[in-house]
Amino acid sequence: MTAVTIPGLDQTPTDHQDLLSWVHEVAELTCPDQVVWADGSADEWDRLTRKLVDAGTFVPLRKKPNSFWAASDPTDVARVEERTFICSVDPQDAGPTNNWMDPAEMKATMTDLYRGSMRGRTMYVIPFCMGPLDAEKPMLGVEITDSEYVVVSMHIMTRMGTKALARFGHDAPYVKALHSLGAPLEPGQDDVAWPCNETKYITQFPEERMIWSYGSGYGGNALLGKKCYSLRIASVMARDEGWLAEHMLILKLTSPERKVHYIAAAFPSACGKTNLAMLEPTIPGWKVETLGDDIAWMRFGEDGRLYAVNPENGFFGVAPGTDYHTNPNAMRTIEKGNSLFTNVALTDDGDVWWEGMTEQPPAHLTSWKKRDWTPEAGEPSSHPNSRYCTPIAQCDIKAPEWDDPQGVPISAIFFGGRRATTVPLVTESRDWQHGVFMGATLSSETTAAAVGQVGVVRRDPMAMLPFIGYHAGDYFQHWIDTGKGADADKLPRIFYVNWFRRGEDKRFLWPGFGENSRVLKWAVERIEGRAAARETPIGYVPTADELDLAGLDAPREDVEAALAFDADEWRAEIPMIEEWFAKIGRKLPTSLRDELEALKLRLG
Ligand SMILES: Nc1nc2c(ncn2[C@@H]2O[C@H](COP(=O)(O)OP(=O)(O)OP(=O)(O)O)[C@@H](O)[C@H]2O)c(=O)[nH]1
Ligand SMILES: O=C([O-])CC(=O)C(=O)O
Ligand SMILES: [Mn+2]
Repeated sequence: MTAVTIPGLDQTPTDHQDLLSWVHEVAELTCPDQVVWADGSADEWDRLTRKLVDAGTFVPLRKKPNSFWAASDPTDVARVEERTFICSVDPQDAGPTNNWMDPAEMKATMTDLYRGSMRGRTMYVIPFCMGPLDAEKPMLGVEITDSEYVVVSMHIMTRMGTKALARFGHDAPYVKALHSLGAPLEPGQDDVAWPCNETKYITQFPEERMIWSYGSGYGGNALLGKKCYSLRIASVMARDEGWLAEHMLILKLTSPERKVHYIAAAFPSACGKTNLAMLEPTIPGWKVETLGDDIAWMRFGEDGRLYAVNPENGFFGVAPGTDYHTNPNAMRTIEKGNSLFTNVALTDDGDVWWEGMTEQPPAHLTSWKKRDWTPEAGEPSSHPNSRYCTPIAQCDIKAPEWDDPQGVPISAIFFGGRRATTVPLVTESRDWQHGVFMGATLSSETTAAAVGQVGVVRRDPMAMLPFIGYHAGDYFQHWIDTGKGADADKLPRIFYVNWFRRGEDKRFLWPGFGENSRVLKWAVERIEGRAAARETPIGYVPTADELDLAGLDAPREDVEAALAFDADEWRAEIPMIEEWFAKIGRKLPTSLRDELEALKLRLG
């Protein structure tokens, strides 16, 4: 069949001919030393983590079982939005918020880059499934990669290997996801601890349901089941098939009366999804359990309600700021081991540390830059976008139904951003369309999760700006249509939250974290018709009296300031929303233009 002989290429662990021929095609292009089909076994984990330790990529942690520390190349630390492309056939379909290139041109460019790019390395074929394996129609993918770090990360983040391959049959549809570090090794050439390439491309071909990634080893750029498949490609599938693929956590909230509500919440990267998903309520009798911390796929069930499934199998969480006060459940999850830590600091006794983990930093650390670090260093020991990667299965507060292919019926959707001003702690939308307007105009200060300036306010619609795989105007229309086709009583109620409002002295006005349970409580009591609110031009906002503040350790003035609706601040917001809507252009749904006009009228 082929002129080249590459060890391992003649394996046929599946009779899925399309997959076998794609594997051949990629191997012939990228010229790896060998081809290995990932099976997902513990033995494979041991073999690959040992290989990564030998290569200097991983340092085993003495203080956490089966866990490893990695430091990336200092230039490969976050998602690269400038290098991310939606290569739809028609440029109109990528819209004004995505980079676009002609698919044929992009394929030519990237094919040149892939030619021989795996030389001296192993090419791994990773069959995986996003969402439960026993789903009626499993959401399959195959990632081909030359990175062992990617394979072991995929062990945690996805259902993969033999058990996923078993669901391919001989012709199941799957997403082709090709990844290369772009760091071939010549014979005799020494490898580096974190191979990558200065040239990076994160490319989605939406019509073909295909992903090509090149040059980066960082999570969001390299673990292609995550943002590339479960958001960019899946959002296109969702548009075509009538469901929603969203950048949302999923949590289960149980009241003291044992009433259960499931809540999904979209906050931009590094704006609090993981923390809310694992929250420990400070109000007595309330309980939160976790189903997911980053992505939700939502489809209507036969009963007309919207059901959410988390496509992931692990948490890829922001490390700095995570401690036993802010997120004890994340701490307990990683404490059990079987976890990877990237770009945090390494302690002298073989554990990890990051800013915010303890009040006093250790006297000496190895920083993420692999340098000696002391508290006098004058720079953080960990990169602000350093991450832990850990299995959901070992989270003590995972909801028992987290792996149920049916998903869970969503009562409320929260949109939230990081805004120092203007946006109150919580606002309930008037109805679905108004809620979609809130989501479509969501704004947030940029964070370290993407390369670029931090702290700049930008519109981040539904927290999906970097992840909508098609035209943002069509995406808004899809959200509007989702509500139109449904029974209004059964739709989730939509709320807008902001944990990050600041006082004049720049302090956060709201203590956040576990105290956010007070906002969750108010929201579900609104849904049940049991809580009061005042109507403002932007929606329903509680007064301090209408929130349960019993036992809250925060000045009442601060809470009032966090809840304040300030008409002047909102009038100042209008031109920014208009500019944003102008950018969306003629595909902006008229219903959202109407919402804006109505808001302007209410603001006077
Ligand atoms: N002030 C305040 N900060 C918070 C709160 N919740 C989370 N944070 C901060 O938000 C940052 C990251 O939050 P995460 O929960 O990890 O972010 P995420 O939304 O899961 O992000 P991605 O994984 O990048 O999609 C950390 O700096 C946290 O300390 C809160 O309620 N109040
Ligand atoms: O994708 C990543 O690398 C991490 C993440 O959740 C985000 O940036 O939103
Ligand atoms: Mn995310």
